[in-house]
Amino acid sequence: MSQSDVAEYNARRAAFINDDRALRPDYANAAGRSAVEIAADRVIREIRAFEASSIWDGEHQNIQHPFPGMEFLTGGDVIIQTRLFKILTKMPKGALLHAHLEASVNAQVLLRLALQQPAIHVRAAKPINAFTVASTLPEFKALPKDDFSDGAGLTEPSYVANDWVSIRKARGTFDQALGGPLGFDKWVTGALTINPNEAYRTHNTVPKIWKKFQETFATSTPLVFFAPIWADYIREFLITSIDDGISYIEARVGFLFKYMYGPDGQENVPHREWLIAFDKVVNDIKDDLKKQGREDEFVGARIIYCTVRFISPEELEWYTEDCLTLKQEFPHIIAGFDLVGSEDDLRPLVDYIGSLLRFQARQKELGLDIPFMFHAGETLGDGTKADDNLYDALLLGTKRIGHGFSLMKHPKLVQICREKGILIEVCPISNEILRLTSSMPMHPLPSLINHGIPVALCSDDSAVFGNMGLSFDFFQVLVASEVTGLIQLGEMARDSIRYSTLDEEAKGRTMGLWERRWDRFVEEIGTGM
Ligand SMILES: O=c1[nH]cnc2c1ncn2[C@@H]1O[C@H](CO)[C@@H](O)[C@H]1O
Repeated sequence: MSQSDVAEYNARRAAFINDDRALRPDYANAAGRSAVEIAADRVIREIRAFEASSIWDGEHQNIQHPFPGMEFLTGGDVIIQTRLFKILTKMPKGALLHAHLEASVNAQVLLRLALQQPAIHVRAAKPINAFTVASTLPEFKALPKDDFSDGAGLTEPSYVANDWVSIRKARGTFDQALGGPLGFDKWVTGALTINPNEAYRTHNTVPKIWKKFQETFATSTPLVFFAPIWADYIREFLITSIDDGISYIEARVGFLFKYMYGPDGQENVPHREWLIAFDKVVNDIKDDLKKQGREDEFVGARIIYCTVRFISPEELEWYTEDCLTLKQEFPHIIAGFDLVGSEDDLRPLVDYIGSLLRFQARQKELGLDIPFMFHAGETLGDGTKADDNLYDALLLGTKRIGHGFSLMKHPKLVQICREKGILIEVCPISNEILRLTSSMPMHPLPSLINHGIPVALCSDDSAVFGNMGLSFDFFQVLVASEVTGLIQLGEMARDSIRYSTLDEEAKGRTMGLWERRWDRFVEEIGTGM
């Protein structure tokens, strides 16, 4: 073959690759790219390549076969040693669009908040000892003052199964043989989180890990939905997020229980009070940031109203009416509506069509707009009820899709999402820990990006998975593809703002603030951050 034949082939090859990549947001928007941004992207690629061999190919204690994008619960200790991760912690992330509020605060921190509350009590279905500690869950509850109880500790010989003990007493008396108070902390935080042994060995399938996942909510719910903890909890979540470079949040909140526990230990705090507390925390944080000259870092937080897919269609009507009432009183807080829970196990969206259509008609009647933001296709299924939820989510006009893990199996739906601009809230670490993918290189995210579908990266349940903020999710995505670079991460951050429910004015302002932070960030990378 002549040299010109090879040169001609190579030119066709380059054009071919370019055509393929042209759909990606990082290519499609190339015109507006600054030289500084392009240089920073190159620096990040160099660091990534260097660390792929210097760190990920190296030996690590207790970590067999490390690789970039490996299982998060095993690889986390390596991730935090990388320069790439340190850089990503400083990245302005844009908006966090998919996070379950009640699973968003580090387990140790939640435990600390609970220990400050004399009303919080704990019990166990069996006395706790070396044989039962691993398989018995703590159950928490806020009690009224008259019922406060300081009887035998959970590990003491006289403990009677299912007797309530104040949390402080339970911790203080926890058997030294089980680690004493620190052993208590370990027991509780173990019940609030998923550990690598569970995710990758004992519960290494979607149904098995969901069982453990549900248990974490059973343990945390009585603590989080206790009014004296609620406000502090929200505050912790927002501060951690802001410190990680997140400037706006649409948090999913479960309104399944009609009341949370009040300071008097009675279940008597209605939904509107939850929102009043949420609003106050958001405003307090904004005031604090302003005093520190940091007001540009945070524009606010709103709530996506959620209930769970095990309720009946009739029960759903109570929740949709409740959501309408809350939207009327707090239009600035209610951002959307969703139904949560395991799609593989629970009712499909199609079961609720009557109630959901009625909800839309009622919004019209009342002049309200509460977009659907449905979880759909969070499954390995192909043609199962969970996979079919994608059809209903789109037919119902969902504004965004939570997870959409199975979306790529549906060419028509891919086309609709691209053409109509329906963003997929992709939760990479959640999908891996909940066993939809064994590691990031197997995740469909690059397919979504390559097909030009808008995507925002999200943390989902950071308290359970340990992926606080968004830096870990951005990291996993960045190291698992040769094509995806810093510029694409920036595009996902832009999309998170673009597809938020902020009104046009607020969106423009938020985007402007983000672009300024992004300019500073890419400049710092270029000058060797
Ligand atoms: O990734 C998820 N998919 C579906 N449901 C979820 C996910 N993460 C949390 N929840 C559900 O949300 C409720 C707490 O708000 C819990 O019921 C939990 O099962």
